[in-house]
Amino acid sequence: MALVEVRGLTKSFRRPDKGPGLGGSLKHLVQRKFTTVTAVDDVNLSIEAGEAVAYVGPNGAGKSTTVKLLTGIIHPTSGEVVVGGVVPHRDRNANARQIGVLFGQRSQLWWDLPVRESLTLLRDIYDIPSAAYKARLDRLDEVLGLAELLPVVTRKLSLGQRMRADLACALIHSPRVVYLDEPTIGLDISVKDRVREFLRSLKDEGTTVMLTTHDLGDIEDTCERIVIIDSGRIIYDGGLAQVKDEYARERSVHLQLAGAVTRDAIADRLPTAAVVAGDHPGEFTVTFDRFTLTAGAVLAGILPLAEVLEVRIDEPAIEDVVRRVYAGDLVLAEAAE
Ligand SMILES: Nc1ncnc2c1ncn2[C@@H]1O[C@H](COP(=O)(O)OP(=O)(O)OP(=O)(O)O)[C@@H](O)[C@H]1O
Repeated sequence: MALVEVRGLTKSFRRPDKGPGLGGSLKHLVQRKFTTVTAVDDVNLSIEAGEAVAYVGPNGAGKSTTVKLLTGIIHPTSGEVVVGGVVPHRDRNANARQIGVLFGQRSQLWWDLPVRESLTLLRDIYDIPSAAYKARLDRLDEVLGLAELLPVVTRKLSLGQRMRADLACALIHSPRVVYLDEPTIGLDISVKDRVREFLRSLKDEGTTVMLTTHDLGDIEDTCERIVIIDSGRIIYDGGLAQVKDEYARERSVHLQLAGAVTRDAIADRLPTAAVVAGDHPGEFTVTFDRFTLTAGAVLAGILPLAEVLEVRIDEPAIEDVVRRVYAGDLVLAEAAE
């Protein structure tokens, strides 16, 4: 059995069906009507120990509800969840010892206490032996720069510092599985990079990671697998590299050319590509669909016009694929069974 095993998982919520305004609320008091929302609909998912899985989908797709079911915070309407042999909603304590959770929009730090105190409380809650606790703090300091945050009261932390401290809280007990829901939300580029680097180190240490994010840059270097959920149903479950290889159509070639060549001259030779001039003379970016053109053909088209001094080809981005899936322009072939 996989470390995380989910079978036929369904969660429905009953939502009050109120009309608009105060009138609607009053009417609801007399004539109670409800709508059932199926947030998670017959989901099957197996995550092996050591895997890093991106769990993505548009707003309201059912991601957070899935994570809440996996952590045992809520009970399923039907179906099964087993994490490391534990049914999370039946034994939340046993489950809490083996999992780490971060909800990026909320904090598990005690607001009026220094970060160190929050961590000490967690040490006591999880009953972590002193030596193991110290070793873990040292490791978290190495990857998150934790030491400078320890004496600071939570409410005085910046958002980026708070996220680093929250990640430490989620991982202080060395959990086997971590669920990270939007770990880089609201962070500036430099802190985001630091958190992403940390996610890579988690993966390298063999921690099983389920990462939920709208910022697909988070998953590029961390996750080897992508699961896409839409309207509560899994619509794709497969390798990230494979998806990019098969479906990421857009490629960009950045060029530095010698001599006075114009954008229009290049565009004339490459009618199916988009050509954009850069800020400096001779700089151009050519973007094309790799199913109609190749980087070689782009260069061959340009060489008669000018000498090519520098070439850089952008890696295909998962954003390109997922954006088209969300927009309904693309159906991925290898849907989950
Ligand atoms: N406690 C609840 N009561 C009623 N409806 C709920 C509840 N929790 C979630 N839902 C509904 O279930 C659906 C899935 O919500 P969920 O929060 O899991 O989506 P999500 O993919 O995490 O979205 P986002 O990316 O916006 O965070 C939505 O339609 C939401 O309104």
